[in-house]
Amino acid sequence: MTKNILVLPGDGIGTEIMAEAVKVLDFLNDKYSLGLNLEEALLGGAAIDATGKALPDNTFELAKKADAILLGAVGGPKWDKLPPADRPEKGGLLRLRSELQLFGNLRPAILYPQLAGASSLKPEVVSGLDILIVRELTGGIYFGEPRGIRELENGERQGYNTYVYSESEIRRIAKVAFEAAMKRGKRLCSVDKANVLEVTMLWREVVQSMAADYPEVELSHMYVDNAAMQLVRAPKQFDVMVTGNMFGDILSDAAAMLTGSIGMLPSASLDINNRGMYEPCHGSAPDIAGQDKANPLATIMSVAMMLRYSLGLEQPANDIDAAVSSVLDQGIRTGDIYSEGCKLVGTAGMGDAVIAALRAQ
Ligand SMILES: NC(=O)C1=CN([C@@H]2O[C@H](COP(=O)(O)OP(=O)(O)OC[C@H]3O[C@@H](n4cnc5c(N)ncnc54)[C@H](O)[C@@H]3O)[C@@H](O)[C@H]2O)C=CC1
Ligand SMILES: CC(C)CC(=O)C(=O)O
Ligand SMILES: [Mg+2]
Repeated sequence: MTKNILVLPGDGIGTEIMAEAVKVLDFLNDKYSLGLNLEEALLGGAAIDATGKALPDNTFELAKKADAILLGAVGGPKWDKLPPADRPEKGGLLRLRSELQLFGNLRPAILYPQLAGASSLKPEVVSGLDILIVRELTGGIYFGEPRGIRELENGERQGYNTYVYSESEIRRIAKVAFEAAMKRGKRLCSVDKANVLEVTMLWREVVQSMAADYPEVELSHMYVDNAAMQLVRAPKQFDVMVTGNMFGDILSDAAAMLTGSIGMLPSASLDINNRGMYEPCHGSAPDIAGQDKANPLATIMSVAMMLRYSLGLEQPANDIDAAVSSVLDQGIRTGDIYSEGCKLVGTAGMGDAVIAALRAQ
């Protein structure tokens, strides 16, 4: 049966990395006759330029109907002066995540052994690293009301956002995390700021109340400031981490560097039925856009997550994992993960190397 995949390249390096991810998906679609129907649409700044809206109606309709969505990245300086709700990030990406109820964001930070030297930490601190960050994606301070910038009586402007989580939102994401922990190392660390913020006092209470349903999982709690420190001090102490939207956003970028580069971190954003959107954890990287420098591996690995989680296609997903490993074995590197003696390639060169490794399987 045909499955519809919506491809949203977005802005900046989004278009470059997506071209490589689509090459990989097209190859596997042909090889295994997967019956995937790929359709491309506009999101973010590119959509604003073409239609005036960061999430055009046509894109939204296609997104609702798609079996899975592949996204590059959105945003860039060109659109930074627009009102917040119209910008590529809020008006495009966050709105899409929210409308599709993609609350469960899985961000695996896995160090490929070949990249131990590319990590900013010593090889012995990171070797064998395999963490799953489970980030709540449709609530918390990124969505809380009221929010805005208001004028005070003294004429000074004041910016404000609201950090809210309801019990059901916390329970929903905690269940994803407990279940992920059951399939992995059975250790779950919930990250909050429950020494200060009432919203995360409730978060901690609700997560703790669910522990009895998962007696095999060893649950711990950690304040976010300590968690950031522990991630760079001794990251292998973590198996699964669960946290809210903003803390997860920040901690996953930090975890990315442990794996060598933000260009190595894929992600899945899932709804309650595992329908999902798949994207690298990084942004549109305006500083390197259009220069054939971006690492497409996070996006290519997001394709593997899509095949596995939303389409149940384990073999082609395994093929991608093996091809990425083979490319790294061959010493092929983009600039962000380059070390001496390796072969430096650009975005397209890395995509071609993955295709060559797939062909060689
Ligand atoms: N999911 C999304 O669409 C996201 C969008 N953004 C947007 O992206 C724009 C830039 O944001 P930044 O804070 O600079 O974050 P960023 O993740 O785009 O870039 C941070 C740094 O990492 C590097 N980098 C990122 N991806 C890379 C890759 N694949 N290969 C090699 N190097 C890579 C960049 O060159 C830059 O030096 C902003 O407009 C921001 O709002 C940021 C994060 C996520
Ligand atoms: C627009 C941002 C909230 C996206 C981001 O930084 C992320 O999801 O990691
Ligand atoms: Mg982020």
